This record gives sequence, structure tokens and C-alpha cells, in this order.
Amino acid sequence: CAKKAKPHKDDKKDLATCRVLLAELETHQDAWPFLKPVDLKAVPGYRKVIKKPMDFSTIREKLNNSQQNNELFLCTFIIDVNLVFDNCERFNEDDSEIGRAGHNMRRFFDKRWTELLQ
Ligand SMILES: Cc1ncccc1N[C@@H](C)c1cnc2ccsc2c1
Repeated sequence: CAKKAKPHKDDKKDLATCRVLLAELETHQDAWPFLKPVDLKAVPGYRKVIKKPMDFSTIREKLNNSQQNNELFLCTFIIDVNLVFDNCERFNEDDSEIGRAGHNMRRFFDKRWTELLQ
């Protein structure tokens, strides 16, 4: 994903852009299944099936802790957001409330990050 990001000179804006993008994801009407980590005790099988759980609050924590000068933060951000949607597809039927929410959110993210970061 690094190669797709804007040239190094625009790195300054990328962290702010990731924050804007994350805020848009968190306030999206279909974000509700992804706001907090899945409760591994409450959801049977989740711990076994999903090797790398991820959610928007964890991504926000990582973004808040990421160093501006560590240019990997942009790739890490994109990978983590996609992990949320990949986990959702793996565990949930496409034709389910959560499955549909995941597809909607991925479509929204793909559009917005292309507009803002490429
Ligand atoms: C993203 C995801 N994938 C698989 C299972 C759960 C979840 N989300 C959690 C928050 C969650 C946990 N419990 C419930 C109960 C009804 S909707 C819902 C959502």
C-alpha cells in the first residue's frame, strides 16, 4: 500500500487523513458491529476461527500511538481496516445483519480512502 500512498512529501497530511477516515467509519450507520473488540467469551467459536481480531477502537488506539515519522502507519492503518472486514466475511454469512454491514462498510471505506489518499 505504500506505493499507492501519495509521495513522501504529503506524509504530513496522511495521519490527519487517517483520523478523518476513521471518524467517518466510526459514525457510519453500519459501524455498530465493529466499534469495539468482539467479546471472545460471548461469541462462541470466534476466538478459534479469527486469528487476528480487529475493531475500530483498537485502530484508533494504534493511530493515536503511531509516530508521525514512522511512515508505516499508513500501511498499518489500511491493513487493520481491511482486517476488520476480512474477519467479518470469514465469520458471518453474507446474508446476515453483520455480514451485510461488513460489505457496506468495506465499500464505503474503499471509496473514501481512494478519494482521500490516492
Ligand atoms: C463483527 C462481529 N463479527 C462476528 C460476531 C460479532 C461481531 N460483532 C460484535 C460486536 C457483536 C457481538 N454480539 C452481537 C449480538 C448481536 S449483534 C452482535 C455483534
